[in-house]
Amino acid sequence: MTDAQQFADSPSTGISPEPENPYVHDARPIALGPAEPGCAKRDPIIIADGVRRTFGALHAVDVDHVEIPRHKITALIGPNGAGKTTLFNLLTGFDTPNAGSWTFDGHGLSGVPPHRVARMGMVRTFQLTKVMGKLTVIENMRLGGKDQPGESLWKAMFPWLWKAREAELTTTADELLKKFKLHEKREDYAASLSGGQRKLLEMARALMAAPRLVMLDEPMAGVNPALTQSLLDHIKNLKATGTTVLFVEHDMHMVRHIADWVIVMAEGRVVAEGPPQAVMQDPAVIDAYLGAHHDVDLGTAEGAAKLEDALSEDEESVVGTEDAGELLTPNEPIDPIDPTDPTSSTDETQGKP
Ligand SMILES: Nc1ncnc2c1ncn2[C@@H]1O[C@H](COP(=O)(O)OP(=O)(O)OP(=O)(O)O)[C@@H](O)[C@H]1O
Repeated sequence: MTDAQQFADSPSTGISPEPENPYVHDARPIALGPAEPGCAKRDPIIIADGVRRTFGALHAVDVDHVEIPRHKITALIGPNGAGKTTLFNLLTGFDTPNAGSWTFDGHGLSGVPPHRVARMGMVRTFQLTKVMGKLTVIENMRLGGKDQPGESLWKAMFPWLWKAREAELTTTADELLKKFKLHEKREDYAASLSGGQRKLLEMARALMAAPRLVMLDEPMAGVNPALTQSLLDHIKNLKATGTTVLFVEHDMHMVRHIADWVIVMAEGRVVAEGPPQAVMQDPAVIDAYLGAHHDVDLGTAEGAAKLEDALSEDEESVVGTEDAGELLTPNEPIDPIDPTDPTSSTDETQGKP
């Protein structure tokens, strides 16, 4: 039984099983044919063709064809510099490709600016969180909503035009803050949150727009283990409510446990695709992604743990060493961790030089 099934199967009463969640219990194949780079999906939400981005002579992204399956959790993995973040930037309009086209839910997105991409239902978070430190948590949340009043100077002049919308946004924001256990921080400045809490805030803010696709760039980087389970649960809940998730992550534990599908990039290209267990045993992946550590079997928990140990000793390592999410300068104080409070966290990376 997969983790996702376990999550959905656990009955809340213990008396009668809850009805099957169609998003969680969909056992139909994701790909139409064999799992191979660029393979067609049964129900793709994103289809990208010939997407290329060069920086000087460097081909940062060189993707012939890739499809992201709808209602699934897809992990985009690969070594440092593989082009994962650049591909995120291109798909969401934060960067412009040299060539290529892509669609989201059948709508062409080439040349569409990021704010319009978000309005269309495709939102993202960043490797380094982009919350507004000088705004409070609730103000940050309201900024994530569609049609938020501050967007129009004209509307701002007539309070009756925006007060009702602001109240609606505040209600939605409060509900999300409760779910993400950030409600007590509602009036705090975002700058005062720990790195892990900022990641939660960024994810909660992304949900203000009621997206159909959420793209998370390294959601686990710099997050204290006390918050890890909470983040994983939020991601699984997204899928259970029919939201598609695409995430970039180096944390193999997360990839193995929550991804339905894994896409592997190396040197700008898609080099493998498939279900997590199969992909992590694929020699092409082991070779491209793991280099010298190809003696470990990533399909097992022991193999993944061994790999992470090996890579923690390796200056060239790609797993579990990201400083992304490091949000404090070395001299800033580190909050004590309250083990009973899942939101009370400091980042593993905090305080590092
Ligand atoms: N603005 C830029 N200018 C020049 N080179 C860039 C720029 N952005 C990215 N690159 C280069 O493009 C390549 C792909 O970078 P990218 O950040 O997309 O990789 P990644 O797979 O996300 O890596 P990581 O896992 O380290 O975040 C890298 O070699 C990087 O140095």
